[in-house]
Amino acid sequence: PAETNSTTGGRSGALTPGPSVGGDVQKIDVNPPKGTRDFPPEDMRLRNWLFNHFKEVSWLYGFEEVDYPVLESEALFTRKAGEEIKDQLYCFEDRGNRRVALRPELTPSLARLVIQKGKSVSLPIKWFTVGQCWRYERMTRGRRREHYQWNMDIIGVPGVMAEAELISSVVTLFKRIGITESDVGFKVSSRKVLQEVLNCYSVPEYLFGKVCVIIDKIEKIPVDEIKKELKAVGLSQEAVQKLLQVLSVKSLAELEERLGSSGEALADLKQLFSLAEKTGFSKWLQFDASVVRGLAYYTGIVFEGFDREGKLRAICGGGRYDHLFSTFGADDIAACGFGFGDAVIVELLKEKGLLPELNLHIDNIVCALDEDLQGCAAMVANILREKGHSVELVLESKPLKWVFKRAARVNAERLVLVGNSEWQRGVVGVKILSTAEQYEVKLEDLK
Ligand SMILES: Nc1ccc(Br)nc1
Repeated sequence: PAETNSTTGGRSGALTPGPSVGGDVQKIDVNPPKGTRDFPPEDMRLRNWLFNHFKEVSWLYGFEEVDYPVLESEALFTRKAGEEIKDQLYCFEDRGNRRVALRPELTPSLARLVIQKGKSVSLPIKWFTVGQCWRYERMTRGRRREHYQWNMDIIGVPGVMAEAELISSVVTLFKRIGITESDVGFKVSSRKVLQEVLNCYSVPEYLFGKVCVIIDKIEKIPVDEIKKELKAVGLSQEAVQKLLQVLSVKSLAELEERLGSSGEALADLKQLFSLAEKTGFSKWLQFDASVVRGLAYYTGIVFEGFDREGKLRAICGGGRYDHLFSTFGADDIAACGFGFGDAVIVELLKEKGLLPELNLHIDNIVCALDEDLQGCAAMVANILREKGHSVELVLESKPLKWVFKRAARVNAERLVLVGNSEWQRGVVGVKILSTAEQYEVKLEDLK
């Protein structure tokens, strides 16, 4: 079925608008464009709950929030490495004949802004964003064309302390929303493993990204197809065999046997697992040589969050990308980061029964009992609002039955009634809706 809204499920039926005026108005489709979602209030509450956790964790780790245009120059994303993200670019020519694209990811925008800022920003740069990302996929697969991604990136730190900090921040997020290490884990590897194998076979540097993108498909397409694509980019039969063998390595000890003890890949991974041990999140990590991730620009540690029941797609993913900046014509700078989408995590929370109960709540509903007291009711609402109390002000003359129904609908705590005789005595009526307790309060004592 077509991908449905991630939280309420199902595409809303198109309401049939009333008779069109003048007879020539075309009835609009009230659904959002294919592959996109509306966020009606109940979905927006869940989204805000999740995004607030993203942002609070980012602040806990000392990251600063940044943002970029959803629309970017297409040139940011036209890497020639056979990536799916490139094949599905939501790109077009604008009215100024410029090639532009709805961003499919946030990292190139980050690199653009870091380059733009140049020496005016001190290192390390620690930025985070929660932003909508797009892809244009033929609806044959009926998948979504947009999602929101939380990104955290550390620029200017070459050591794996940076990757440890990033993984630690995602662990913190998981803990905050009730996910434990028995629910999810992180598969961790390093692209330097592949680099070291390719170096043994003198595979030129420029092929590295392409090879990684092909290998990332190892669980998605038949291995013979992988072999065919690797040979097509110029790898020898032996190099292909060796690459596929090293991907099935099951431990760092075995990795050391295969690659020797002096390589950077092993050193980085050992250090990362040691830091995880010291920091207290090693139970969340497992070495998995088959993890390469599908973005061409990763160069070192790569990781992905996965659900241990194996029902869902990757929850998040990231890694080191030390050579992205030079692909934009700037000096390279050490960099690592991750992306964390807003959809799979909600599916996981549903699976685990961890979706939070997020009801609308209003402190007060204020109602005038007579038409000519509307202004007084608005004054009462203002007094309460200035003291920081939320108020649903009844804006039209309504029967009390309607007011009580509305109070229940907005989950109001208190009903404040403005009546003639009470107003003459300088008081208003207050009713606590959960207990039916009621009393009068002087205007000046309202709180
Ligand atoms: N890159 C990307 C963009 C949008 C969606 Br939905 N998935 C992946």
